[in-house]
Amino acid sequence: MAFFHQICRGFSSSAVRAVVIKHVTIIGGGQMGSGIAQVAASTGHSVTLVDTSEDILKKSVKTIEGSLRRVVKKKFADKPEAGEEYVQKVLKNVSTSSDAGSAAQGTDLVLEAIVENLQVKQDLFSHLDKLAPAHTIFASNTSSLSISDIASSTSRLDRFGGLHFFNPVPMMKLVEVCGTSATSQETFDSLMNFSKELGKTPVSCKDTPGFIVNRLLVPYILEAYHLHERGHGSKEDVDIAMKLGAGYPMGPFELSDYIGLDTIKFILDGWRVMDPNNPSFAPSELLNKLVAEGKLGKKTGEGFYKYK
Ligand SMILES: CC(=O)CC(=O)SCCNC(=O)CCNC(=O)[C@H](O)C(C)(C)COP(=O)(O)OP(=O)(O)OC[C@H]1O[C@@H](n2cnc3c(N)ncnc32)[C@H](O)[C@@H]1OP(=O)(O)O
Ligand SMILES: NC(=O)C1=CN([C@@H]2O[C@H](COP(=O)(O)OP(=O)(O)OC[C@H]3O[C@@H](n4cnc5c(N)ncnc54)[C@H](O)[C@@H]3O)[C@@H](O)[C@H]2O)C=CC1
Repeated sequence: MAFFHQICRGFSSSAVRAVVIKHVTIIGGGQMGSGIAQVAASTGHSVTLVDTSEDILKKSVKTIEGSLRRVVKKKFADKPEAGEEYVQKVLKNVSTSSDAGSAAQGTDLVLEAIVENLQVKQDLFSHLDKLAPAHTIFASNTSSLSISDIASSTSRLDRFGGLHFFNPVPMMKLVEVCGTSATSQETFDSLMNFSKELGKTPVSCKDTPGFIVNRLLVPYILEAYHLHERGHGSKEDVDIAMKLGAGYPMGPFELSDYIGLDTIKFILDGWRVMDPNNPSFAPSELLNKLVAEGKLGKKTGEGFYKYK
């Protein structure tokens, strides 16, 4: 198996030795970045969480604290004091910064979870590539973009991979680990080991749109929008049907609000440019309207449903 990866990925002369990831810099303190920071800090990693402003970062830390309290309510049900101690201990592992460049300077892994836009991700990594130490691995949590395209903005193609988590990160056990044709075996192994250290189950993916889960999940979600737009089922009935008839924990409209409608639109718009005639990526007027109105789902208080 190891030999197979070596053939597939090749080795560049700048290949590094497998990195033991102790310090992680996470760029983007939204839903995903704060969840990943929480899990990394809970498993003993030292984390720097970066976003564009101190106000956003304060909100991110509040989210982490709230989520940790949900975890300890169950984990320490009979020992609330030990639970509180645990929350404070984990929070001590998280520091914040609004300066990505300085945060990248003493870190083993830079993982981005910012907006799903290729140019913005490339600009970020191109900037950090000049500042991060040589051994630092770069990874993207992208839902739909090509890891090779993002990595092309840097000079560390062998130390670049995909590390795709699922929402809500503290609950979802899967991580998709993606190596490109240029990712070194050492980098791939480091990302697999890191995922396991976080208590997740990693699977290996090719650098193809949506990796495994989203390539299957997003067309299913879009099919639900089209079914509803044709007048063949209310949102509520579609959601109930898929929960009770197919055993899904959330129906497609609830799940869309949970993921974020802007993220789903970014994914579909990007894939349509790549493959314009594929009916699996056909536009949804309803989705476009909600996004244009700023109704992005749970995070804005309204999407397909209202949360206020
Ligand atoms: C877009 C992409 O690129 C990829 C993606 O992420 S696709 C999306 C993948 N995610 C999914 O498919 C999620 C599907 N939904 C689910 O699995 C479940 O509904 C769920 C895990 C989110 C919630 O579980 P649930 O039993 O339905 O509801 P809920 O009662 O809210 O939660 C149960 C418990 O889970 C835990 N929990 C849920 N969310 C949590 C969070 N964010 N942090 C900590 N604990 C949490 C808590 O212990 C919670 O109990 P309390 O409410 O008492 O605190
Ligand atoms: N929402 C989901 O269910 C999932 C999303 N993803 C991917 O993770 C990434 C983030 O998604 P979410 O957390 O949902 O988005 P979000 O909108 O909740 O958070 C994004 C955060 O990034 C910050 N940001 C934007 N540009 C930045 C920059 N240049 N530097 C620093 N911070 C910046 C924003 O201020 C915001 O706080 C996207 O690529 C998305 O496709 C992956 C798995 C699941």
